[in-house]
Amino acid sequence: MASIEFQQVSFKQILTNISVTIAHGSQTALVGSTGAGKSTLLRLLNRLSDRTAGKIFIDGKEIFEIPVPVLRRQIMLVPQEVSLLGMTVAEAIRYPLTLRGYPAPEIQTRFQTWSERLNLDSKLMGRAEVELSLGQRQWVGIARALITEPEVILLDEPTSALDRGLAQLLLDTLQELTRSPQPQTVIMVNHQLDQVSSWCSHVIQLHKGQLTLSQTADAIDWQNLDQMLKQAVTHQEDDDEWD
Ligand SMILES: Nc1ncnc2c1ncn2[C@@H]1O[C@H](COP(=O)(O)OP(=O)(O)OP(=O)(O)O)[C@@H](O)[C@H]1O
Repeated sequence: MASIEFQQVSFKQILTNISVTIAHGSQTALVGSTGAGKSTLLRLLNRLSDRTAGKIFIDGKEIFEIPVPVLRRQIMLVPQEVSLLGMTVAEAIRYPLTLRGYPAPEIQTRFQTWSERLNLDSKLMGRAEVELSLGQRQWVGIARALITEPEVILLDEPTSALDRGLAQLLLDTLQELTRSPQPQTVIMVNHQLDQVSSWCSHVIQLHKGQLTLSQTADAIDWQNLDQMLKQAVTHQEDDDEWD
């Protein structure tokens, strides 16, 4: 279980004065137009980038006080572009557990559990990265994160290359994780409001590096949010400074 709090966080010129709290076990959709700073916000949480001002707390503990390897076990990020680091699919999925020194039988048990849960095709297991479609690679990245059963899962546009069936399986699986006896906290960047509206419990919107919305899902006017996001794209196209 982990709650997250950003207190007046800035990063270079990219994020400005972000203050927001994310409850443990919540499903947060992070929305905003291209270049708004969504990926950067996720990267600050597992310290792929370090904030330049403010504080970030996980369960009340400032993240700079947590050793980076410990933090990255607690918080797993599935990036937009997944790399298998030269491994086969099976090796890549097992890798985070191997790295942490899990005993072989436990690795095998978790591997089987998650392969079944995510409907991973056994024919893919021996393949290298170049032999996978974009969506297959994305799915392997998701499996590699979920197998570690982290307290916080960050997903950066995880459904962008997935077909409808897999996208729904992912949303359902994430929902199960947040409703389990030890709920995991999920933050997902997703541009498809039709997917997130029925899934999330909380919505955060960024626009040009600023927090423009933080609300529970049941208080969201989805049509209005859709309009706001479309307008943000139009204004951005008109904005010379942004180019
Ligand atoms: N480490 C960095 N140093 C300088 N600029 C950066 C850095 N990381 C990202 N940027 C810039 O910050 C801005 C926000 O990028 P970010 O990837 O966070 O946006 P995003 O909302 O995730 O966009 P998208 O929806 O296109 O993925 C962009 O203009 C990007 O070029």
